[in-house]
Amino acid sequence: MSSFVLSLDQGTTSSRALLFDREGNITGSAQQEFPQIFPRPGWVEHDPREIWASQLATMEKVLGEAGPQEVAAIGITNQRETTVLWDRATGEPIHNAIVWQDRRTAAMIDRLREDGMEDVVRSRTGLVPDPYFSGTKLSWLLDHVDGARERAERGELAFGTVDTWLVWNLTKGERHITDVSNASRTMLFDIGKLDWDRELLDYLRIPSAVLPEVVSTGGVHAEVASGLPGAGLPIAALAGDQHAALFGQQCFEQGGIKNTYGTGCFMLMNLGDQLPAPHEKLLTTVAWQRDGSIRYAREGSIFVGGAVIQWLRDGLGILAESSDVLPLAESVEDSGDVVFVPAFAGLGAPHWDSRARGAIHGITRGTTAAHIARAAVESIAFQSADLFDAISADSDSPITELKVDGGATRDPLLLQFQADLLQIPVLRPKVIETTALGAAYLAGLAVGFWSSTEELSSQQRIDRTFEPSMPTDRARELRERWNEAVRRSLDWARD
Ligand SMILES: Nc1ncnc2c1ncn2[C@@H]1O[C@H](COP(=O)(O)OP(=O)(O)O)[C@@H](O)[C@H]1O
Ligand SMILES: O=P(O)(O)OC[C@H](O)CO
Repeated sequence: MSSFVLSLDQGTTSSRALLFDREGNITGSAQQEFPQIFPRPGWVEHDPREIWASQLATMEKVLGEAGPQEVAAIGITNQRETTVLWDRATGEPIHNAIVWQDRRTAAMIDRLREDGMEDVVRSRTGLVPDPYFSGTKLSWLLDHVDGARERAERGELAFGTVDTWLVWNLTKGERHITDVSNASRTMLFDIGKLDWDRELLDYLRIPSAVLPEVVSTGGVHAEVASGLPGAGLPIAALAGDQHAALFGQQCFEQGGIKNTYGTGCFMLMNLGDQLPAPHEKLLTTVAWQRDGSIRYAREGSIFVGGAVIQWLRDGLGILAESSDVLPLAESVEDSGDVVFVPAFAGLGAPHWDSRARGAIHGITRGTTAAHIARAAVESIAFQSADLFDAISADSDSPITELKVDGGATRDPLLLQFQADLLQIPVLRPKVIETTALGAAYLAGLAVGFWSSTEELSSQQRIDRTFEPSMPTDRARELRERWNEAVRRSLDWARD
């Protein structure tokens, strides 16, 4: 009998492979960062070959240690919206992947609004029109790569989000599929009908021939091709990373809510099995489809979360390692009234301003790197508090605690400040790799490694609860200051 489920977690900054045992413990892992490409201000790309190579290397390492015969199934979870277009004959990408944070299609979104398509986007896809999603990125590739549109019409090219790209490579081109959670993020998918939307495809001039087949989130849809590590293993789940994290946090029922602090921050609340009406400021998305049933979620998305810490390290050069942010930020008592709005890629929910840009407010002669580091950490919590307010207002019952996960939740200062701003407890689980855990759960349930979600409930283990300790008035004052800083950062970029 197999002992493990393997998760492949393809994130914005790194690829990871993690093995989970029956109790949901991590028993093996490998991680590889890969380069971020910033060709112009506001543009963000990845080399799809590096995505695949790094994912393959981590998978090979983990399977080398455990032995593939010990693995029941593979679950894939991935950064969403990132858009890859490749040649079906050679499997070679025709351009770098355009990453979810990329803003190059802002003018296309303006045009879409002027053309009266906003309501179509909102009502069919559940999304707020924004360059964030794959639709305009794919259209841009078809317009800007020589001959791409004609080749796409002839059926020579394949489009995919990162799940699709990984499955294509894992099956050596046998399977061209995506799941409903990833499809929900393309701005081309009708989340009520669970099918591609003809009107949006026509509007963006996207030929159907490039599209993958849409499958459920949990279910055996492919197997690893021979000659690859883990050959023959079933690929039993595909899920967008935030959807997987919601599942990994065991938010199986309506009202379940979590916030993941990775490169960006994403707060999702389970809305149950009925298609909800669109929301003005938040996204509506398919959470997952499994066992013949569907769940929807409301989502608030922040484009720069943990990425602001990476920017302190790689852009500003004031940290050697991400973890150095804690001692630096803790070396001062507060941010010295410095407020950092990290709108490097515009602002997502609830502002939706693709022309907002980053700003550090309140710098004086006495400001040090430590104040800026502290303000950067705080900015992650301020943005998440804005999401929390929007999601709470949409919730039937008061939200009394927040489950959190993701790489940046290693930082206790961040989580304490989060609890202070929200004035509710913040719960960090023992396994902060909840995205990978969720993909493992989805895949393990699909192959009978676990029998039901009830069996998983004993696996919820809290590492630490952060209780609010700041006076309510102070929290309110800080949030007002933050709102003022955001206001001053809006509508900055010029085309
Ligand atoms: N000790 C730390 N303190 C604060 N942030 C951290 C720490 N370690 C990692 N991070 C941040 O967490 C993010 C990575 O989290 P992860 O969940 O791996 O993201 P992704 O899946 O988007 O690649 C990075 O942006 C990094 O800056
Ligand atoms: O790479 P992450 O974990 O920050 O997730 C990226 C999101 O899926 C983008 O929507």
